[in-house]
Amino acid sequence: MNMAFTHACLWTLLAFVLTWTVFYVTNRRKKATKLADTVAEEHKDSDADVIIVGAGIGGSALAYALAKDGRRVHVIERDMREPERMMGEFMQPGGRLMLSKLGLQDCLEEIDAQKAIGLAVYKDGKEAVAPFPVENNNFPYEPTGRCFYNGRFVQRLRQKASSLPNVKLEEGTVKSLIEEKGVIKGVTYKNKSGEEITAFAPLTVVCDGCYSNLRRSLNDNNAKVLSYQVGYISKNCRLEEPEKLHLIMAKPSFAMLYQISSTDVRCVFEIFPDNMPSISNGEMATFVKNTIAPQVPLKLRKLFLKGIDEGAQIKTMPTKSMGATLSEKKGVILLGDAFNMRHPAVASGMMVLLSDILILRRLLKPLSNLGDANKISEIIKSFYVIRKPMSATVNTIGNAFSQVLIASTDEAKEAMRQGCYDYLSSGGFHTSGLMALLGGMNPRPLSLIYHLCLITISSIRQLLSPSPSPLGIWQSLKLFGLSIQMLIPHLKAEGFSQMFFPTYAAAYRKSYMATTAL
Ligand SMILES: Cc1cc2nc3c(=O)[nH]c(=O)nc-3n(C[C@H](O)[C@H](O)[C@H](O)COP(=O)(O)OP(=O)(O)OC[C@H]3O[C@@H](n4cnc5c(N)ncnc54)[C@H](O)[C@@H]3O)c2cc1C
Repeated sequence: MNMAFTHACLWTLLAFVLTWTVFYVTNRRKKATKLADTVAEEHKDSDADVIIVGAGIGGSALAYALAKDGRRVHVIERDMREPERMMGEFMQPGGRLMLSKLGLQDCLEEIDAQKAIGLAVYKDGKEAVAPFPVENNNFPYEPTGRCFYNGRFVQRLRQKASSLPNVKLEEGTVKSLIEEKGVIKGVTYKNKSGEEITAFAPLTVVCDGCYSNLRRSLNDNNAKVLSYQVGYISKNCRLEEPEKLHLIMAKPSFAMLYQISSTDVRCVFEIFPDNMPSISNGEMATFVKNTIAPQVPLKLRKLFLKGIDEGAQIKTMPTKSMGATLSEKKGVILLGDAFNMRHPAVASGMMVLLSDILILRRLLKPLSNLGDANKISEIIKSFYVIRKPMSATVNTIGNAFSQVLIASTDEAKEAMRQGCYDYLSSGGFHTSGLMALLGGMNPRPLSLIYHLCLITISSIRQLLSPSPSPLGIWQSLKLFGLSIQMLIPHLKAEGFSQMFFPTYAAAYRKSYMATTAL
């Protein structure tokens, strides 16, 4: 009797567990199907697979790349007029390679862009030439850069993107992102007629530039203002050597001249916030004439002063630095200056951005739809690692180079500055190695460390020659400390392992820089 009762209880329990399991599994499946239906329904309702905020360099290039892969892209740009700004005027050879891989190389045509074969560097009355290496077997593209009016290039990119039928490029200002339970579902924007509109898409890309308002709702990353670039254009003139960017190691920092079109020359220099003459009351023009111009070599000075003498408009732009940080939010990607910035002394922001677009495009390509927010989050994490060889190399060199260019009364710092000039002017392997790094032709973090170490060693050798004195030894130790200070915090921020694992750099080159890739 007892046995029979126990059996009955066990069977009842088993039947209960089985029934509950079947009920639970069926219910979960129903819920999942319902959720998938809702997501599909929501995305069916949206006209686009991707919303891109901002049709600057990044937004326009990304729209073209994704639309070429069959995505329906809605780009919202607050001002469709040709931008008139003093940034993004030089495309490195590496950036031109990226453009060609995206099928956008013709955007550098018909804008009167000027070919650049390298740098002419001036310091204390001396001049050195540092060309981009011509014989670099690893770089599968013509090793020259291009200088141009940024606005003309942006308009070409916008035209190219909107020439595709699946790109809707609309004028409007995005006010906010629409978020539900940590997932970005779309944006609210004001169109040209002032109507407030909501637009939905499975993926939103925020590419609203260095003054990004939307970044704040995605992460708490803050840009640090490092200095200001002050510039103007000398019109109707040509440099004696228009195919070189002329870099002057001056005080308080560097000055530059380059042929921005066949008839115009950009003149620009760096200045710091504690010493900013006012533009409006004419102090800046006087500062250019009395302080910067006398440091410009005679052969360039007339052109440098031409713009000022003719009353050219003087502009200032803050130079900023901001490490890349991932957002916790799903369904959204930050890109371009809204995501990552470095000092523009190395003129490489557009190159890093185009490289990022190539990587993202490749990672997103296999997805039949972009509605799986978890999958997109995984892709963003891979993107963050794959981009490192290019982004971390450029960010680190940008940081180091900008600090080296600042004049100082400190002997150790000045020795480093001289060491950098000597290294660039020494010719051969030193010059070509450093120029390949600056030009994005060899984005290898190890190569960057190698060259920075050599610059430090040769600067120390100078401090210790002809024979080591106690002061020389002390300055050398200081210089060594300076280079560590310049590098380590930056390398730490970029991530040692991601930067220096040799296979990452090799994989990057193979996938994104080889002749046959993509
Ligand atoms: C002084 C300076 C000089 C530089 N020089 C160089 C150089 O020579 N070479 C180089 O490679 N890089 C250079 N850079 C960096 C380069 O310019 C940037 O990396 C690049 O322009 C970033 O592109 P982006 O698409 O992120 O932003 P942008 O090209 O600025 O595009 C952002 C777009 O978003 C739009 N937008 C903003 N907010 C909204 C909104 N709410 N709704 C809708 N649209 C919006 C804007 O109107 C704009 O069109 C320089 C930077 C500075 C500061």
